[in-house]
Amino acid sequence: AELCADFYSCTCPNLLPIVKKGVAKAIQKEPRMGASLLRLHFHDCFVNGCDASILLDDTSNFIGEQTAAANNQSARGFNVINDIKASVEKECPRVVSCADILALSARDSVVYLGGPSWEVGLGRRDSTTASRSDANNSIPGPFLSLTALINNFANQGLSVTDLVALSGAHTIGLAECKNFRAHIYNDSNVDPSYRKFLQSKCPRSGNDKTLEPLDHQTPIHFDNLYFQNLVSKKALLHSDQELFNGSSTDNLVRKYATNAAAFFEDFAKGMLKMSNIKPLTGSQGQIRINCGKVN
Ligand code: HEM
Ligand SMILES: [Ca+2]
Ligand SMILES: [Ca+2]
Repeated sequence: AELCADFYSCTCPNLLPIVKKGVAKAIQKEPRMGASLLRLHFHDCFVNGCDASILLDDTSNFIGEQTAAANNQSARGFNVINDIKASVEKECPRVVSCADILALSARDSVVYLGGPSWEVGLGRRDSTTASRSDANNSIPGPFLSLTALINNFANQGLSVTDLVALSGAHTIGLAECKNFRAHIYNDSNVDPSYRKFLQSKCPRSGNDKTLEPLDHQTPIHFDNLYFQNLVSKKALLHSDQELFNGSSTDNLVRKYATNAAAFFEDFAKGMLKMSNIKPLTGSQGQIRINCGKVN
């Protein structure tokens, strides 16, 4: 079945303003939260589709996705989604899925931080399971080559254009030293002064959890400066600089670096595709009452 933008127009007419308000409040409290919510949706959709699987907390007899390599002590924003869900439950009990709330929150975060908007199709339902091994296998890591990144996105039905445009999400948010250390010590394609600065923050050993902005220019503004960074060899992650390293994707990076409107258009299209990956619909799955656990 297809998702539909007015899916809740009768059953929860105030859904969109409730989510928008909850997202705005969370970002006002902590500007990084917009980035964290966007990434949470990505890490949900890449693991068995956008079914809120990532939101299921571990219990004594269940291990979910939150402790998978890419998520462990890194994925964040769970409390924000749980709080928004609680507000939604108050007004429209048991009708709105956590997967839909997460998709809307990602969109509202991007808009709040100055990025493009898109219409989010609704009607996703929530999984009753989660898979740590699927998360470990499906979420791309920062040490991948361009070819591996292209293949990873192709496995989700996403194109090379989607890969480059969606990587522009790294115009906001932060990454830990352990995720960019190899890039700043081993790769040759790093601007010398940027390398020197990063090495002062992230030594060869230790400080694994020290955070640096993915976009060193405007880390809390959704713009196209991430692509300008790639052109000037100032990407934080190896995987980011792979998109501009003398290969087929260089021209698209250059285009986005000079044409913010083109980036916004392709980012919105890519998000729409990503948020439509394998949704549960109809009577599949359930509408979780609490996003952290199955009913
Ligand atoms: C192309 C492959 C991608 C790789 C290899 C990758 C890898 C990473 C890594 C390693 C981090 C830092 C995590 C940490 O140190 O805690 C990160 C952060 C982030 N990623 Fe990606 N990512 C990719 C694509 C995407 C996509 C498609 C999106 C969303 C559409 C996205 C959104 C974000 C955001 C917003 C952050 C910052 C989160 C925060 O500050 O809480 N990434 N990514
Ligand atoms: Ca999922
Ligand atoms: Ca930025």
